[in-house]
Amino acid sequence: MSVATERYARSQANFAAAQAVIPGGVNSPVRAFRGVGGTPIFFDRGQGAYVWDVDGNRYIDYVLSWGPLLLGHAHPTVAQAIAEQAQRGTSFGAPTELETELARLVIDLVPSIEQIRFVNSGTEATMSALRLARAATGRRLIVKFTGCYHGHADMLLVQAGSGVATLGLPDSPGVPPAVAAETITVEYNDLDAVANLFANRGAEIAAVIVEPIAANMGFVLPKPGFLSGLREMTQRYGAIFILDEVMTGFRVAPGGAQALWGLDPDLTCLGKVIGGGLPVGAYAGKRQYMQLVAPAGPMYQAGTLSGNPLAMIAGLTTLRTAFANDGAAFEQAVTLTTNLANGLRDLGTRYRIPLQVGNVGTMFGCYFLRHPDAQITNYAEAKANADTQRYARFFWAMAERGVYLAPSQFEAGFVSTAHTAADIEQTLAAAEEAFAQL
Ligand SMILES: N[C@H](C=O)CCC(=O)O
Repeated sequence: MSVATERYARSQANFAAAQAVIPGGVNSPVRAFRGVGGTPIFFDRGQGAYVWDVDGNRYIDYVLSWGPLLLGHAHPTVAQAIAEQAQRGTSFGAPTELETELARLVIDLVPSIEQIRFVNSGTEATMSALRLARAATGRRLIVKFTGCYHGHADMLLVQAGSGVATLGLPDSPGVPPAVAAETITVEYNDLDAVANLFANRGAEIAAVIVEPIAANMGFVLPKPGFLSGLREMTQRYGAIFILDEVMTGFRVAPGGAQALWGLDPDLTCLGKVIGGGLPVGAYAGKRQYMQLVAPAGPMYQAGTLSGNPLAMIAGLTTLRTAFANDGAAFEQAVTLTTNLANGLRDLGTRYRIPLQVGNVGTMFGCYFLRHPDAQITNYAEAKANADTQRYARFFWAMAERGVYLAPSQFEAGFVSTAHTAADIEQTLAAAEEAFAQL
């Protein structure tokens, strides 16, 4: 990959220094830029829709810290709320009113949620939701979908997407085979395979966990009837249906994918946007299950910093701001996302570059395909049909033109309420130049 090294000189020096003291120089593998064959860009600051790297280059940001920054970087109201709370204390290890306020707001927004427990990350959320599903059913098996990523807990690091897909890893050493054996994987969108599984082992299955949009293998939409079919089947066999809305929550609609598509999961996992840019996660759902969580019930789960006031105020302020005035700011971001996706589709057609562009709400994804007639509806097809080398060239061509996209084709993109029509125009102009080069 030919990357203009002078432009990233300071990033590269930073990376060399980081590698000496941090494994691979990064604190999460997707930050290593392995999916685009270069070395990471180190960032210095962000404001609104823009980020600046340590070399002083400015970018329109479509990563937004992998989704949380629905209002963009350093939104003044969020920044002020965090600063004021920091003055009052950053953590008490005891309840605060803010937790109840955020819980109420989430319950108002997301249709299936009756109670919620805050944790510190999406990984904690999915891990706890699965423990709860096993506690509620007395069963052990978990069904997940190949290429979906639900964080890095042992039982979920099986055929996972995101960084695992980007690095091309099969699974992870360190996950005990006995633990992995209790997670059964099925291709995304393959309802027949799930039906077979339930027919054979239905009495052993504690839960089905799924991303409503498979946004950790790029951007794969559920086929019509796939998610409602999972709901129906889990109900029939007495298993728990867990919707992992860490990515889609408050991004595809104020009430998440479940509100958009009329789904009624037993449990929902949340993260990213509800922390407004600070570390947070949550698992939530029907009262009958949530009442099993200690101390209301016997299923133990805890956390020193869970529900900490900084994350709570950042999340509250973010959600209140995004959905004020009947969600006008959110709707504007949805319109811009649609315009961006349509613009990319048009360019693909004009320059005869086979693309599969998807968008829902403020999320989008863009696969470069190996063949004009290829399509991607699951992980096997993503691995076979996504032209990762061409995406890498596109990524760096866009970065040189001041547009920061996900440094892997197996990740989704995000738009914030801070993006403007001019940003989208500038992005499409950069994409046109990049396409002409490709
Ligand atoms: N796709 C991942 C999370 O949703 C990317 C973030 C990470 O692993 O650091």
